[in-house]
Amino acid sequence: MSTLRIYNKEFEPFLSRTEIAQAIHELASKINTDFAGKELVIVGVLDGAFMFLSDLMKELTINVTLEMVKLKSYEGESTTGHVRRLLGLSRSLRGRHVMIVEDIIDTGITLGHLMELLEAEKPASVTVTTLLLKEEVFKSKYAIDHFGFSIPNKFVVGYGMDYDGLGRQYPDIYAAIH
Ligand SMILES: O=P(O)(O)OC[C@H]1O[C@H](OP(=O)(O)OP(=O)(O)O)[C@H](O)[C@@H]1O
Ligand SMILES: Nc1nc2[nH]cnc2c(=O)[nH]1
Repeated sequence: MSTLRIYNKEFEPFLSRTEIAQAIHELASKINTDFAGKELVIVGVLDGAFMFLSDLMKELTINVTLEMVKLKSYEGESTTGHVRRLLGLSRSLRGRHVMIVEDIIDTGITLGHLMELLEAEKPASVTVTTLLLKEEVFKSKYAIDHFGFSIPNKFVVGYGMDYDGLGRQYPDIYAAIH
């Protein structure tokens, strides 16, 4: 892995595809055990989660259905503090076991918005799985059930995550050099 330039910003290698695959394998094993004998509705959060969601789902052996929502709150490297819902739920989640799947949880603003949306549906349970968690800055009344990596407060791209729309396609994750 070498450094990456997007617009005028430099990014350095941060997590390799091998490390990511290993973390996903461990997350999937845990989910397969925790939800054995149950049916799970995964709520994937577009756009950023598409790659993680795809790799995670390939390792799930439990019965699982998929629902996608599209939420957006970032411009450049910062949150606007306002979550725009560009695509919402398409069916009822009443009485279902639901798992939110996120690529990254940072301030927790997006999670708070989504949790309120899901709780109104009266599901049987809601759990949260994210590949990356910025524990230093995360502030929320909601708990994260599973995360792949706890990372410092650095802006990251790759593996589904973008910098102003670019960089999502890389199989590894890079961190901004400030
Ligand atoms: O915890 P927070 O500070 O709310 O940040 C987390 C959110 O930021 C990213 O979405 P973004 O708004 O960048 O949209 P995208 O997924 O389409 O890139 C990411 O996919 C999360 O949904
Ligand atoms: N691409 C990207 N999106 C984010 N959303 C919240 N934090 C981040 C981050 O570090 N990188």
